[in-house]
Amino acid sequence: MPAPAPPSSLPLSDQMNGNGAAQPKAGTPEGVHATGQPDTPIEVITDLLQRAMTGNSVEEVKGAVQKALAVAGGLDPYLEKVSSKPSELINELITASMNAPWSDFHAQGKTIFKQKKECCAGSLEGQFLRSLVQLTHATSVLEVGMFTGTSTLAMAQALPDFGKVYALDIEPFLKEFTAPYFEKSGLQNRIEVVVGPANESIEKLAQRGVRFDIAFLDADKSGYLGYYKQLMDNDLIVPGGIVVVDNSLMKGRVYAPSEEDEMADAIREFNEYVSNDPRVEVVAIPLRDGINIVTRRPVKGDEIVTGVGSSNILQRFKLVSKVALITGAGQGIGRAFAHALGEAGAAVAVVDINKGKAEEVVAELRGKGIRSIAIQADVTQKKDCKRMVDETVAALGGLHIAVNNAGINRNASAEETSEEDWDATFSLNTKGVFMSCQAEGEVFLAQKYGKIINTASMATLLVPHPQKQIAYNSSKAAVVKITQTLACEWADRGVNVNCISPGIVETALIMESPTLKPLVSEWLSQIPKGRLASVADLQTAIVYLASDASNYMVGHNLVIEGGQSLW
Ligand SMILES: C[S@@+](CC[C@H](N)C(=O)[O-])C[C@H]1O[C@@H](n2cnc3c(N)ncnc32)[C@H](O)[C@@H]1O
Repeated sequence: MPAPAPPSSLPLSDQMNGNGAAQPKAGTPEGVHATGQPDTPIEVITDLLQRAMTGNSVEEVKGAVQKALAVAGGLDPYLEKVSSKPSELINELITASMNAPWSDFHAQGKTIFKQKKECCAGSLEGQFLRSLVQLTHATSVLEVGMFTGTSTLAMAQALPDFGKVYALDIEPFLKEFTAPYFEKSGLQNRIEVVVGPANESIEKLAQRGVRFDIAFLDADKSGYLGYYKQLMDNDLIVPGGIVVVDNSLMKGRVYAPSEEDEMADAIREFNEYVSNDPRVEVVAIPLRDGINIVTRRPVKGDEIVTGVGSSNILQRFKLVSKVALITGAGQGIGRAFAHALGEAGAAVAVVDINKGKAEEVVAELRGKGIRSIAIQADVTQKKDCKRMVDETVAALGGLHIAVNNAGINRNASAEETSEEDWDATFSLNTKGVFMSCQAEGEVFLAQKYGKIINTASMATLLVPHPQKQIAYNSSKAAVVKITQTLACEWADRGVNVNCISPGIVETALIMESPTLKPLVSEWLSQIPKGRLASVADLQTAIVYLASDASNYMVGHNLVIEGGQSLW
């Protein structure tokens, strides 16, 4: 790859105008904004240095250089100051990396190469990588070149529990060095250190079927192109995944070479290759020693190729700018639904007969940045059903999703079920659901858009036993018929009505009940999955039913019961 043209051989002062001021576009030296006004710290430094070169007195030159020094020298400390700080453990690891006797380690044969403390990316870059993991919702990260693992830890912190950073390094000693820190972090299950030449380690991981949301290239610079091709040509980066390239500026030597420089040549060749790779888009960011972010270019084709409306499959589940209302959301399943819909982007009205409980859930949601309000409502009362809808629309600006989840279960055998139990159960589980649907339907039909999800039960498919609950079973069976009937009446008017039927959910109601808790072992023997449902098991289903991903689903009873209804 040819090196860029060397800087002009004219004396610097001859390349500028007489008074040293930045010139308009045609004569603007590189680094000065087209308006002629320096616009970024680097442009300001360039401008000041140009002034210094043409200064008429020592004071003038010194003054310009001092200002340039202040802008240049203050940049990284300021970026660190206003960025989030690393954890104490990462700080400890950075200090250990800085103070370790790397030359001695090499002399003692502990390391293959003479490692340098400067290899450690540091806290700002660690925070950048951590933010990338968060932004991309990555679950699988490749780090090519781990060194002392500060970036490894920063990225692991942002992963979910089942996520993994595969940290590659050629030095077996570095695995030993990092081990106590990874252990102390409690995140060792999210980190797999693979020792060996990176190309071989990538191959081994690929053979195991491992793929990456993020690949961070930070090992030998001459190897970058090989690693990049290995990852891209073998589809080891998942759709929507990114390649992050460290040291893409190589201390400025990629564009301002001064001498023979293999590393800068390698990075320059790499940057050229990637910026001309038709498969990808790349942005070069002058953070620290330069970080490039490489993403795949969108493809052309029909909606199956491009994704419906150019959205990827996961974007189709997003609920951003939607408003959801959930009844019985003060605890248990309803609370889990509120979090699920909020995390998917919806604003949430938490409706419960108990205002205090609704407010507690709202506090949790707001802690996560989810716009939400608490509404007290008794959905056995028609006026409350109307009011909860009106209050939601007034406070949150609309209504698009309604989950009618409030319900009760009074266990009693058929012969012992009182009229009062029967009426109370039907009043809430059946009439309450219907009246809620009616109130919500008024808004939905008018705007020709809405998603209603009613909570039914596995009891609509079988008679749960040994517990006796005739009123509950019957009331929930009616919920399915209400759902199917409304679904058919409203399907061609933009409103989808479906229901969800959980199996036996492990809630405090069961686990703290002296009559129900003893039944758990018998229930477990009836469930192919071998465990009760958790409220979290239901969360993804509610997002599917609430989103446009389920637009063609009409009057469906989505059963989530670990297989219990099949046995
Ligand atoms: C710049 S340091 C990595 C810094 C680290 N990513 C961080 O954020 O602190 C480069 C590391 O790459 C490792 N390395 C160099 N050549 C390698 C190769 N061929 N395969 C695997 N690792 C290599 C070195 O041992 C060194 O630890």
